[in-house]
This record gives sequence, structure tokens and C-alpha cells, in this order.
Amino acid sequence: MQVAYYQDKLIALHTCERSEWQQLYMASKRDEITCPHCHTPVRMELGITAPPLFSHTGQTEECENVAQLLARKQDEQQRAAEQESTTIQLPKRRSISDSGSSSLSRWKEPEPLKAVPPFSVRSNDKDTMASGYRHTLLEQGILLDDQQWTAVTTTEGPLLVLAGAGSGKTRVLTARAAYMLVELGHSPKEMILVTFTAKAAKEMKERMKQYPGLTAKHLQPLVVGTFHSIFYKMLLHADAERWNQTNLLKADWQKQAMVKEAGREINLEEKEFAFDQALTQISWWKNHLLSPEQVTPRDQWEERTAYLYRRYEQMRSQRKWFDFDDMLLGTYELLHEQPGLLARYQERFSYLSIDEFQDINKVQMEIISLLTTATQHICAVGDDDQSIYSFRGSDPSYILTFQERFPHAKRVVLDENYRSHHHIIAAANNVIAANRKRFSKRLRAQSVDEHLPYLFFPYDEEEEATMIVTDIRKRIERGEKPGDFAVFFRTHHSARALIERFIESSLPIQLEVDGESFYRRKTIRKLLAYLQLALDPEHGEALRELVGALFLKQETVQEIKAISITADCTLIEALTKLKGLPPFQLKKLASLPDKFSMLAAKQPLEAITYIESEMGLDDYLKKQGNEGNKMERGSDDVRDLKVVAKQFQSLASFLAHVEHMTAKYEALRQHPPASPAIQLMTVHRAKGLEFPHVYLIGAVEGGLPHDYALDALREGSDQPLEEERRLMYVAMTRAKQSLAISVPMMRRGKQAFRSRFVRDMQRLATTQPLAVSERRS
Ligand SMILES: Nc1ncnc2c1ncn2[C@@H]1O[C@H](COP(=O)(O)OP(=O)(O)OP(=O)(O)O)[C@@H](O)[C@H]1O
Repeated sequence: MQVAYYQDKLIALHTCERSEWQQLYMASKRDEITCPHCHTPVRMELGITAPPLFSHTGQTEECENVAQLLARKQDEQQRAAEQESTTIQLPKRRSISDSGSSSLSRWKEPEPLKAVPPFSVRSNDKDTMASGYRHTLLEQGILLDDQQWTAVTTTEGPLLVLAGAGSGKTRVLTARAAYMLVELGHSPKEMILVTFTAKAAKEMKERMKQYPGLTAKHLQPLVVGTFHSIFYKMLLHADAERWNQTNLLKADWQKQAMVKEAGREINLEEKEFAFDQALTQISWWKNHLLSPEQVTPRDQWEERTAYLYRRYEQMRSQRKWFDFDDMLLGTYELLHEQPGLLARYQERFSYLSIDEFQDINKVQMEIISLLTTATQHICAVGDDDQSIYSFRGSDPSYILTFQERFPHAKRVVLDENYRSHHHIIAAANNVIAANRKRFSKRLRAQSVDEHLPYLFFPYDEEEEATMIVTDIRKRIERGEKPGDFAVFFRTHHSARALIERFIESSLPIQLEVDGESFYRRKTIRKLLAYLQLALDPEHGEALRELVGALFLKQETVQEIKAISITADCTLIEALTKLKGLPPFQLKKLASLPDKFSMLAAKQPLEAITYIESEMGLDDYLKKQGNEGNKMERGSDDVRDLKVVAKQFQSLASFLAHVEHMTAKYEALRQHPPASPAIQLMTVHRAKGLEFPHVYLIGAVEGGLPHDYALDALREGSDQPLEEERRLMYVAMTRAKQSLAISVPMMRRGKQAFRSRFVRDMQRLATTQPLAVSERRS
């Protein structure tokens, strides 16, 4: 039914504002909306594939008839009102399912993408023609197509295996090692297999146990591991004392403590400077073989970070500590300084295979070059289209220029995709084809499916989250397993609404993210501190946050507290009694008590706007803007917070929600569910994984591609945009059976525009109405 009672008024879904749907949905969950006929509380269904409606258990035909009658009456009344209005143009009547409209208010049908050209089965001789070890593998159910087999058997000299997404590179790498050991009789001691993660190394060794002819005698001495683990063994061998585990800076907090210590020397406020980002930058410099002396800062933020780098390195070496980057740098230096040792390792590393080659960095490439100069038996496996770690120092140019570095290299392209069906692969191909710096190739799927990938159009972040939760819940109720679903997002904080909606549902979820909850972010903490102090002028914790936003030093907190005790006044009033500050600041502080009283009476959304414009937050954000943080802007956080605030009527209920969500988030991180759950993760985390059903949120300009890439493009660099396109491609190619991409109409309170990647996808596809089976899903 389309109409129901809410707060003693008749409301109709087809005439109310689209922005109100989410509030109605939340109200229906609290049983505040009732059936217009029998007054039973109704639930609002707000899913992906059908327009929203109200329904309740035990709903009768009579309930539906009354609802329809009332809906018609409301329409007539509205039409009459429209005719009466001659001077002012009242909004026209809206139809809830008017799909052709561009209006933000209307419901829009999801848009399935049907691939052009259509799927055609390829003739492939992989099953019938197999002989020798390939046949033995086939008998074990380990199929290898012709290109895969070529990669397996090309063992001498440099080889570049360009392995498209889902084309079986893990299978190739493991089969190749097995082939060399079993069929060619190589010793495991002359082979090394490098993986990107320790997990991948473990999985490979596990898989190899099933290979025919491979025994513990082969597998035990075979080195399979990450660059770090392999190089660390070399370092230990060379100087066990210097590289003792106890000197390793394992945890981030250890490194943070050092840069913070250095930061104090140049008066960097602990709560104001992004020390975590500075550490990422330092690591980037180290992996690019840039010593502190070689760094040329481009702005004030880099200048400060370069200082931290210099001091960090000094402290680290004085204390004889080392970090993970030093393991690579240490190996590089060791091999340079000791030619005898290098010669021995060149022999030991006779056959070197490297997985995820698109993500190697400069120092790794230099070491590889040193180790393989003599034999040249290097097998690099990777996909230039999946290089997504440039912020950590990865450089896709190494895979792109492999054949220049190794002129005799052979190249095998694996372009058969065994993971996803045709329409998913075709859509992903259409996205990645627009990148300029890549090897030209097109993945081909092995199968086709009636479930077309599709775009859907929620109103905003909140509705997007509700729709996904609704859709997944329904699919699980119909028998799908929670572990078969994954929802991807570009950045952790863009998933705030999604995480909250899942937390509120009873669905099992696993959160694969780094970092703190949205409400613990620096700018958000500051904003919340204003609100907390408005309700409780004695809130000590909030005061600590507030002083930063008011450009006061942390030490003033004690002074303010002391004044509040001696002058018997609140912390806010104590702020006005501070001494020794410049007149403009004293004036600003003097106005605060009145402003905080005004703030307390406001609704959350209004309050945030007031804090921004009247209480100094704007100035603070502007200053933060100078800190050189390209990826995360404080002003974006404020806009994100406004989207949450809009849903609450009072500061108290808004702050209670924040507290509840923060606690739930922490609990979830500390106690992940034991059984397979719905996976919520960043696209970066999804790399290398596959799921039957994938949802990707926020496919709008500024979301994916991220704002920073669009800024870079305006400044003349398209590299970040190309990396964003690769992220989109990685996300899409994780899906085995179904793929849903969300294109919200609003983002951060403003109209959003569909991602250029989505437009690329649409240009080369036909759209068609949803199949009946999908409508029901
Ligand atoms: N020749 C083949 N025949 C049938 N299935 C295959 C074949 N090769 C690989 N597969 C299957 O295809 C899927 C994808 O393989 P795999 O995970 O090795 O891909 P990948 O290249 O590592 O993917 P990505 O780079 O996207 O992470 C796996 O389920 C694998 O078992």
C-alpha cells in the first residue's frame, strides 16, 4: 500500500518528498506508522528492485482497498490545489515509479547492463588435447588452457605473464612450480616464489599439496613467501644481531610515538597533525630509495613530514631499531656492498617467480634486477589493470616496461576469465578500456548468465544503505548464504551509513577496514565536542577537542579547568577568562557562552551549520586544508555528518546515536562473527578475492573516481584517475554471479553525477527492463 498514518497524518509515498523516505523507513521500524484501515503498525519496504511500499502482517484486501481509496482522494485534493494556484506554481503531482524522469524526487528503475557483443563460446582444446603432465593435472581436475599451459612450460629466461582478473594466475604459478619440480626435475632449492601477502603464500603451498607427483620432499625446502619474509631471512643470515626480531618496529603505534616525539620539536600539535599520513609518506619515500636528504618537499605539509622523516631515521638508528621498509632497504644495501654474497644469492635465486608484479616498488625492482642479472630466469606474473597501491609506493610502470628491462622476455597473455560471467566481464572491459597506460587486452568470460549486472539509483547514502540491507536480507531469507555477499566501498568513511544500517539489522557482518570509526575522525570529534559542550558545559573530554578547534594549545585545558574551579564557573565560561591571548582571540572566546546557549536550542543539522559559520569551525577547517592532506578533507567530513544529523530532531538523540554506533563499531571490530558473514570492505581489501554476489556503492563523480583524482586531473595529471579506474575494474571483477552498482542521486547533501566509469560502461551496453526473476529478488 502507498498510504499510511504517521504522526496522526495521512502520508502517501507517491506524493511525499523523496528525501523523506528514509525517515519514514526508520519510523516504520519503530512501529510509528500504521495501516489506514486497521491501524496495525506497517513496515516500509525500501529495496533495490521495486518501488517502496507499506505492508503489515495480516494485511487484508480491505486494508489495500482503503489505502487505494485514500491515495486517490489525496491525488484529487492535490490536483485541485494545483488548479487553484494561479500565482504560485505548486509542485506537480509525482508518480512514484516514473522511470524516465531525471527528477531527484522520483523512483528510478534499476538499469541492467546487457553486454554488446553477445557471448560466443570459444572452441578450446584444453580438455581433449592434454598430454603428459598437463594430462596428469587434468585427471586431478586441474584444468589448464593453452595459454596457461604455455606459461607453465616456459621456464627458461625472462617471462612476463599478463594475467587478467580471474584468469587463474594462482593456478599457473602453482602448476608451473609443480611442473618444474616433477617433470623437469629441478631442485626446490633453486626456486623461489614471491607472493604479495603471507596469506597468499600459505594458500599456494596448500594448493600444491594436491598436485600429482609433489611430495613433502619437494614442498618443504621450496621457498614461497613475501619479499619481506624472504629478504628478512637473508638479513638474519648476514647479521643476526642487527636484525634481531626484538628490534623490529612491528606496530604502527611504535612508529607513531617516534614521529610524534619529533613533531613536538617543531610544535606540531598531536591532535592536529596527521601523523599516520606522515608515516605513509615516509614509507613511500623509503620505498623509492629517497633518503631524508634527497627529499624535495612540495609544500608545507611535506616540509614538516620531511623533518619528521629525518628525525625518525636518526632516532631509529640510534636506538638500533628497524621497520618493515628497512628490511627491503637493508637487503638492497647488503647485496650492493657484498659482491660475493650477491653471487651466492644469484645462484640460490636461479628461478624466481613473482606474483602481483604490478604492485612492486622501486626498491623491490632494484633487488630483483640485482638477483637475476646472471640467470635471467624471472617469471613476473601480474595484471597492469589491477595496480591499485601507488599510494604505498607500487609502480605499474615496472610491469609495463618489463620487456624493455628484459629485452629477451617472452610474453603470455591470460585473458580467459574463469570467475565471472560474460555480462560482468564485458562491463568491466568497457570500464578499463579507457585507461591510456596499459597493455591493450580484453578479458573473455567462459560462461554467460541471465543475471545482468545492474545500476540502481538510491536517493542518498542513507537510502543506498537501506536498499542494500533490504536486498541482502531478502536474498538470505530465500536461502542464499551470508558469506556469499560482499559490499565494497572506495574509502572507509564513505561506508558510514552502510555500516550503521548493517549494525542496526540483525544480519551477520564482517568489517574489513583499517582505522577508526567515522565518529572518531579528527574533524568529526571536534564538531561533536561543540555539541557535547552545548548540552553539558562541564564535558572535560569535549573541552580537550574544542581547544584545538579554537587554536588554543592542549596545555590550556588544565588552565581552563583550574579557572573553572577557582572562579566557580563552567568550562565554557572559564574560556572567557583566559589571559595573555591576542585581542581578536579574546573577543572570539568572549562570545562563546552565548553562542553555546543558542546552540543547545537548535536541531542537529542547524547546529552544525551554526558551528561552522558562527563558532569558528570554518577557520579551523581552512587551516587544516593547508596541511596537505589530499585524500581526506575535513569539510567533507562535516558534510557527511550533516547527512546523519538530518535524521534527528534533538541534539540529545543525535549524540546518543553517535555513542551507540561508536560502541557497536568497536565491538564488531574486536569480536568478528565466527561463521561466514556478509563482507563489508574497501575495494583495496577486496583485491585477490572473489564472491558470488557483489554490491559496489557510491559510483558517482567524487566517490569513485575519488575527488582527489578529479583534482589531480584538473591540475593536469591523469595518473590518479587511471588508478581509480583500475579500482573500479578490480571491484567489478570480484563478482562471480551478480553485480549491483549503486549510483546515488545525492552525495554529502548535494546533487551527485554518475561516475564517468559508469558512463563508459553504459556507452557500450544495451539496457533492458529487469527480468521478472530479478524483480522479485
Ligand atoms: N583453466 C581453468 N579452468 C577452469 N577454471 C579455472 C581455470 N583456471 C583457473 N580457474 C578458476 O578460476 C578462478 C580464478 O582463478 P584465480 O583465483 O587463480 O584467478 P586470479 O588470476 O588469481 O584472479 P585475480 O587476479 O582477479 O585475483 C578460480 O576459481 C580458479 O579455480
